Amino acid sequence: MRAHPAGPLHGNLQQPTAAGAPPSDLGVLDPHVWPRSAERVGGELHLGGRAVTDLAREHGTPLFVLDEGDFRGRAADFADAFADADVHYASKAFLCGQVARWIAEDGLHLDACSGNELALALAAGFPAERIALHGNNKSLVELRLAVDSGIGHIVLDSFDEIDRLVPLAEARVAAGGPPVPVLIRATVGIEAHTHEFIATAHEDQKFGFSLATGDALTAAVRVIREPALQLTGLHSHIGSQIFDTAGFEAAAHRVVGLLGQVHQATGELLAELNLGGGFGIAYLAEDDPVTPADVAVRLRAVVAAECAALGLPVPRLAVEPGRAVAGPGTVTLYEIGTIKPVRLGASGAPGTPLVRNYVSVDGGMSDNIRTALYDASYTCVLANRTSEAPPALCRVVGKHCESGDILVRDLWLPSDVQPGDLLAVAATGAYCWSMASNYNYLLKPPVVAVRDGVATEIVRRQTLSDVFALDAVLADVPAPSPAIDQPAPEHAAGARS
Ligand SMILES: Cc1ncc(COP(=O)(O)O)c(C=O)c1O
Ligand SMILES: N[C@@H](CCCC[NH3+])C(=O)O
Repeated sequence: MRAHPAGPLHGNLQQPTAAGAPPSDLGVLDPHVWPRSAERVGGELHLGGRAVTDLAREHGTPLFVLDEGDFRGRAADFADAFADADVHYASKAFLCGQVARWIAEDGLHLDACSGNELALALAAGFPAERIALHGNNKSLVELRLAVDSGIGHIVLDSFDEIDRLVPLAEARVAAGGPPVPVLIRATVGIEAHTHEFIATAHEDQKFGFSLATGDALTAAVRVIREPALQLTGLHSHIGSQIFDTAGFEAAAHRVVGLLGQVHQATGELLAELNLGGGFGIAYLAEDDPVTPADVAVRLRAVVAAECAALGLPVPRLAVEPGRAVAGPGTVTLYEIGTIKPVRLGASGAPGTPLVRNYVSVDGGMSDNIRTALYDASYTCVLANRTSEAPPALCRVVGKHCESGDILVRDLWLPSDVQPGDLLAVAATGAYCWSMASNYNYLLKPPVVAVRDGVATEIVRRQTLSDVFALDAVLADVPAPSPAIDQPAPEHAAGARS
């Protein structure tokens, strides 16, 4: 292997650092964090029976590699744990035609939170009656698509939305159709232990009807009195990436209380209780998420106890996992382009390394905004080989024109990492591709599903021609260079010396 001009990266072993002590083996794949099929074969990372260098050579980098067995296995774990309930896959985490088909084949329901997610699922042949539509600002067009296609539920989020929906529902009923089934989303006033931007059940945010102010009850009573709407149940979602079950249990307690209030006010016994998603996953080895089986047991117990206390029949439960299905089974492969040891000096705050080794890869915040947006933590490994070189504390950054363009803030990599090496970032299946952008006109990476040694591109790489096609001036101008439009072979993995 050719030496890097900067020499082996600075080890930073002189000073304690934010990343703690380096692990004894930098190549190890913690099964907690990596996809179920991940293994090292001859030192190289294999996913779904495929070597990452082959995947990178065939599809380019950055590349999302989705372990189909992991994705579908986690969906099945929820379906088994909630066998007496409905499991809705929250498609905002990651949706494409193939995923919609897997979810349909595997018997789950699907949540859409925009008209376009709904349209995509319908276009992929997802059964309309198993789809629920969310959203705090559904337009008339989105509501019309939901009503006309006969989806399972619309989850009502505001009084304005009820006003918008009623005429559409009345038109359907007048034409001989059934009333439109709806749920009321209640804001239950729980402070979920997660990042502020992904907590959704405290009072001061935009989702749902407040339980505390009485709006949730008012909305329920109003909907029950609308003959063209059928209120089938209540909904609550407290946030995302939540590890302890206490928040879900508290939410269940409160929303069952609302079921009781609705019964008292109207005599109606609502049949469904959707407790939302938000189940956390392990991004790092020390993360300890709850299992679907655990959540199921606890939620069932709380709901049964609360219903018994209020003398209500136990409603049918539903949950909406997104991240916990899609997140852990996907990794992002990047190629290292430049490595820059930046001397910080010894005067920094405790925990600041003497040298920050910036390892730049060929993607960044356009394919994973989560570190910049939520200060999320990720881990990654040198994927094309293992190395016995001593550890160096590194910061893995993207290629965008932003100093906040960080993928992995602090982690140990072998000090002989080189331009041309592949890095694999774990647990990028949820809210990475789906939140991708074209910032700096970087192109959205492809998604390749791997299983039993077979790789299938389920979403192709966006091309510069795709982007030019949107531009009034450039629509008919050929993209200038195949080397930019498509990853050039000399940049593809495998061309390393
Ligand atoms: C209503 C609703 N359901 C389900 C989810 C899925 O959340 P997660 O991916 O954390 O399971 C979300 C996102 O937070 C949501 O807003
Ligand atoms: N986008 C968030 C989760 C939001 C879930 C939708 N309410 C994340 O990446 O963690």
